[in-house]
Amino acid sequence: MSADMADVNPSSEWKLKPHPVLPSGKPCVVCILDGFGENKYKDEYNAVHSARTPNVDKLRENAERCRFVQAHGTWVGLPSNDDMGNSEVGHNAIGSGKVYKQGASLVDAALESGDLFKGDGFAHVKQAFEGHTLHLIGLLSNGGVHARYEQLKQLFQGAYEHGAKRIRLHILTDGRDVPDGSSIEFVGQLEKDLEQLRAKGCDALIASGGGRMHVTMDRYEADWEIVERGWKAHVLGEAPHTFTKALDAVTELRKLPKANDQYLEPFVIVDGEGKAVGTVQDGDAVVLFNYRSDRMVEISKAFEYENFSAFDRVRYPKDLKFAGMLQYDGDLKLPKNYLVPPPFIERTSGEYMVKNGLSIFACSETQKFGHVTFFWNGNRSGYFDEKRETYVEIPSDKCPFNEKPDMKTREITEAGIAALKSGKYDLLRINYASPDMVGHTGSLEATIRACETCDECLGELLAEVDKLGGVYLVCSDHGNADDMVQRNKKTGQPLQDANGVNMALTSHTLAPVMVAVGGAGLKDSVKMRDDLPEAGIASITATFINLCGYEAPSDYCPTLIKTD
Ligand SMILES: O=C(O)[C@H](O)COP(=O)(O)O
Ligand SMILES: [Mn+2]
Ligand SMILES: [Mn+2]
Repeated sequence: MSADMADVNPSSEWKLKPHPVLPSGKPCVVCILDGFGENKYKDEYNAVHSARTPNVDKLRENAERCRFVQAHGTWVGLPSNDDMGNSEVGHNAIGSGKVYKQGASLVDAALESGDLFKGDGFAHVKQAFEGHTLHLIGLLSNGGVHARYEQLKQLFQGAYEHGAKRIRLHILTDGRDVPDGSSIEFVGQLEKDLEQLRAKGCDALIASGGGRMHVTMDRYEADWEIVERGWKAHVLGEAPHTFTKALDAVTELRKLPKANDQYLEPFVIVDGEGKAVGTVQDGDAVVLFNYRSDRMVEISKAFEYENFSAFDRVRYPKDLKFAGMLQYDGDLKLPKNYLVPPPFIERTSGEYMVKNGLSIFACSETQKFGHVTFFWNGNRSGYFDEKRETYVEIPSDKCPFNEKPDMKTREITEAGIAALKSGKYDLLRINYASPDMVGHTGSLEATIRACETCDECLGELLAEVDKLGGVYLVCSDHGNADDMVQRNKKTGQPLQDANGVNMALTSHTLAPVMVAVGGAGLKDSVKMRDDLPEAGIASITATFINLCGYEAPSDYCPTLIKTD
């Protein structure tokens, strides 16, 4: 039992009703195996299936206490069921217990209605259209996790129609949410679409770029040098490689040893005299066109804050008209100006629990720390109540994760077990990042190792829960490790490149994910309900609130368990 709960008296709107059957006061662990889906392809290319996972297998075999729920598309607020889930929308859903229309859907709607070009954010950047340049920076991809090409196209066409005369694109190649090598196709398409704009008299060019994991799109301050490389290329026009054409840049840079879209070297596009065609100057407008926040926060700080010390910006353009596609941090109000309002996520499970006197422990390593805190709490940084909450970040490695596939799974487990033993917490949420982060490297062997280490650590964690008479819920937020190869959609057979080598899949999958409950402290009568065939991950919230001994708020998605 945590700190005395008698000293809290939440107002009626926040009061959680005690569960009629399940007691409170037992430590409850929610463990998220990030990117650990249950894929229909159960073959050697499914790392979850191929890995030795005796602990997960034991959970999976107990059909009365283990089921699968959807973690993609409309189940997590994305436009269509062809959209992969991801950690941001997944942890929003699991933390809030509800499905909110997410960035991708909000931007689609704002473009569809034209509201995007009528809002205050666009009016802010429009001030630069006379006599200055509009710079658009973001992920060039149709992966739909951080950005979508169709939206970018409508953005720069709309900007031209609303008066932009000079537009510069600073593109980050993907190869993570979409197949490696697809950058060639996206750059080719972008060049065609900009050519049409130039034919109408708009001076529109690609000005710089680089691979998303090497240039600009760092998150959780894992490696500011990634952002610095982006600043140099996009703002200062400085990079190790210069080209006169973006297609040449991507084609040639992909020929470098070990090159791929995710980690492509930074480049700057120059004119015939070798002068950068699109540096950011005083009075220019800069718009970040990614809608997802985690990998836009650091570059946003570099553009937004006069006082900034994460790296030497060398030159900070004056009178910049800066905006994000969305506001990327609601607490920091960062950026101040944005084109589309973010989802307003309120009354999340964390806020309910601390208001009802429960104590919370949240832990992951850097790469997923923001997911078990910021995204879990509805895109809010900081604590709801620092007396009742403890957030622990284990610093992630900076090397490619396939080189050290255990990542910090063991260290996270140690921290979780220590927190459990302290007896201070009612709810402990822990995210094992490696199935997802190693899955994104495309290395099947490394991802199998990541899954095996997660399983070993999960066994230790759950054994501690049992020792303490506690309860647990094991789940995931979306698929990734469950499919490590690109497949023929009809036959399911691996697709091969020109050399007959299987083409790795680095992205998430559409697979459902497991939800398993248990623990020495869980009443025998608790079973999975069998009347919710279409449940999604947003039902995990009510489920763990029940395990903590409370009824969930009435408007949360329904619990997955029954206690007859
Ligand atoms: O940002 C990334 O790493 C990927 O695009 C999405 O992965 P995540 O949603 O698991 O973070
Ligand atoms: Mn994830
Ligand atoms: Mn991922």
